[in-house]
Amino acid sequence: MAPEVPVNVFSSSGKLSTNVGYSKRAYVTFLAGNGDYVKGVVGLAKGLRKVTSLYPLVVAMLPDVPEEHREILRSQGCIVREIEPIYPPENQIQFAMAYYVINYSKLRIWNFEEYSKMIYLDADIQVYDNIDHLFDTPDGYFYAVMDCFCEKTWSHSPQYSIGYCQQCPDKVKWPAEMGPPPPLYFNAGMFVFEPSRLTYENLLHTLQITPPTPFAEQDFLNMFFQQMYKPIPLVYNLVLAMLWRHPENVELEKVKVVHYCAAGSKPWRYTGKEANMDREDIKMLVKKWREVYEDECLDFKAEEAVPTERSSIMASMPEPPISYNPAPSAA
Ligand SMILES: O=c1ccn([C@@H]2O[C@H](COP(=O)(O)OP(=O)(O)O)[C@@H](O)[C@H]2O)c(=O)[nH]1
Ligand SMILES: OC[C@H]1O[C@H](O[C@@H]2[C@@H](O)[C@H](O)[C@@H](O)[C@H](O)[C@@H]2O)[C@H](O)[C@@H](O)[C@H]1O
Repeated sequence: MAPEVPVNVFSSSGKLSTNVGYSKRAYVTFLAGNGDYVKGVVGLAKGLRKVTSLYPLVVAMLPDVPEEHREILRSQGCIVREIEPIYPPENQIQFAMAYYVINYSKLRIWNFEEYSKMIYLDADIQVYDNIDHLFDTPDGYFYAVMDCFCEKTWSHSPQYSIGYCQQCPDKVKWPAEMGPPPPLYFNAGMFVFEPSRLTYENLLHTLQITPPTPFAEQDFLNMFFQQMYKPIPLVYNLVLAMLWRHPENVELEKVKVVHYCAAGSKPWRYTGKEANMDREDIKMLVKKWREVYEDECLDFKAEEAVPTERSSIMASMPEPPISYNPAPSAA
């Protein structure tokens, strides 16, 4: 099993620790463009409702989200908050994969200081069990699930080149001659954080003096919160690739949150023909998504969706120097 630091949200008495004093809490996601990521946000809203979460879902959205989509989300009880895009240093943007540059805008959520604690979830995530208890994690840390380095999207990294992955650090050990192993690295599709104006300003200032890197805001957040990062169990953000890269670390029946982030895996466009994707456990996870999504006969019908269009709001950005397949391959 991967090294897991259990989240101790229970007091010594074994009772769920209660958060003393008032604290405004909410889930938050990020939406850009007029493609069908909005269907993912609808699925997220319905999923949180289905697991009877106590907290609302805030949608931080770029100006290019059409009013029709905003109305759909309001009708799903979402709190719609328009944000401005964040452009990393113009002269260095080429070092980030163009596919991910849009995600720097996620950093605006640190400015939602009317909330004391928030749980960020990508729109391609689905919640199948109540995870409200994560709001009771001790303040002062950044909680997220460890990522995996084995997908082709990591081919730019030394980890990938030597076959090292933090999910199985003993399988291919980090060679001493390469110095200390990389610090634990989280997937930025789901995390527990505390909005704060000071942190927000620090993030934006640091971003302006930090050269962009392939995984854009995910790399940046890992660098920024390295000292505060606390890994939480994989059940809180099952990145699909874990099913074929580290099945020994996955206890599917215990998974609470699924992250459909592999090429073609977005359930609202899942065709079942993806290489490596046509597995019974993937089919079951997509069926679970559709049960949540369509149980209230929404106007959207998953099978009518067209492949997700990415927001073009950063279209002016130059392509990265490395030839990069914009749809991360699961191969
Ligand atoms: O055109 C876009 C691109 C990204 N996103 C949002 O940014 C998140 C992260 O992007 P993506 O899903 O591509 O990253 P992945 O999780 O697949 O690596 C998505 O889940 C959406 O919430 C969006 O709304 N529109
Ligand atoms: O902008 C960088 C993105 O980085 C992460 O996605 C990646 C990461 O999980 C890799 O490990 C996978 O190989 C890859 O497929 C996947 O897209 C976050 O989920 C997403 O929200 C966003 O921050």
